[in-house]
Amino acid sequence: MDLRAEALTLRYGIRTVLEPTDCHVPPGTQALVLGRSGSGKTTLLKAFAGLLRPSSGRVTWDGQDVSRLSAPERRAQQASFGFVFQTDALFDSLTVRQNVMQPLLRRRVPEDEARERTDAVLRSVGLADAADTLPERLSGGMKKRAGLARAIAARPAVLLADDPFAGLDPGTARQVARVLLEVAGQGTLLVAAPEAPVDLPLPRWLYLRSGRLVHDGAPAPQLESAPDEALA
Ligand SMILES: Nc1ncnc2c1ncn2[C@@H]1O[C@H](COP(=O)(O)OP(=O)(O)OP(=O)(O)O)[C@@H](O)[C@H]1O
Repeated sequence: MDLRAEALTLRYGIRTVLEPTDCHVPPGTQALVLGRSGSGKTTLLKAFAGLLRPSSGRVTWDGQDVSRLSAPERRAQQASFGFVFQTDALFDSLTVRQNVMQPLLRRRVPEDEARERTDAVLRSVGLADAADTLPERLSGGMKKRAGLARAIAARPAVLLADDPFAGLDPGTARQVARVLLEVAGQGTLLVAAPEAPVDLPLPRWLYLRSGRLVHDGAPAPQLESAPDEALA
């Protein structure tokens, strides 16, 4: 899917959390969305996924203005997105396998195939042994990987991962990075993080500073050490 933000602005009350932003994310893009806490990374990802309504400007999916789609049209198109949220969005009453299978069954994937795909994805994130476990028994890192498995099992055309490395030990972070890269081979990947993750060297950086997209291009490590005023 081709994503575009055109003069996209997000406000909460009188507070502007995303200044007018133009950004084109063609299919197959692999990019990091970087910036300090509160700089607007989650806001930008959610707006791209049609989860937040722009205060002004617009987001387009394959050229269609998302705000002009009917609710059923928008939901149908949102099936192309996988979202790994910062806080895990697992259902407590379902096992890990059931959690991962559920979006597949909702998409009418036959049960046998859904189970096969689920078990393959759980193996790839290192959770094969936890398939029958309830989320409350998982560690934070395992929950994160289960959330990732749930997002990628449906093979989304666009995978949006919000700070997927937060709270992970280096080994688990490497494993999550490897899975994200594998998945990205087939589609668009946008990964938000407070600093560039060493294990995920993506070719494009979108760098946000206080709600402003101050850099959209090749990796620019100098941004991470630049004081705020140098970029204002
Ligand atoms: N529902 C809301 N109501 C009011 N302000 C909000 C809301 N959601 C986010 N914000 C504000 O918008 C700004 C950007 O938030 P956002 O979550 O996009 O930042 P972020 O870069 O993802 O931060 P972090 O790395 O801490 O997750 C923050 O100042 C936040 O307080």
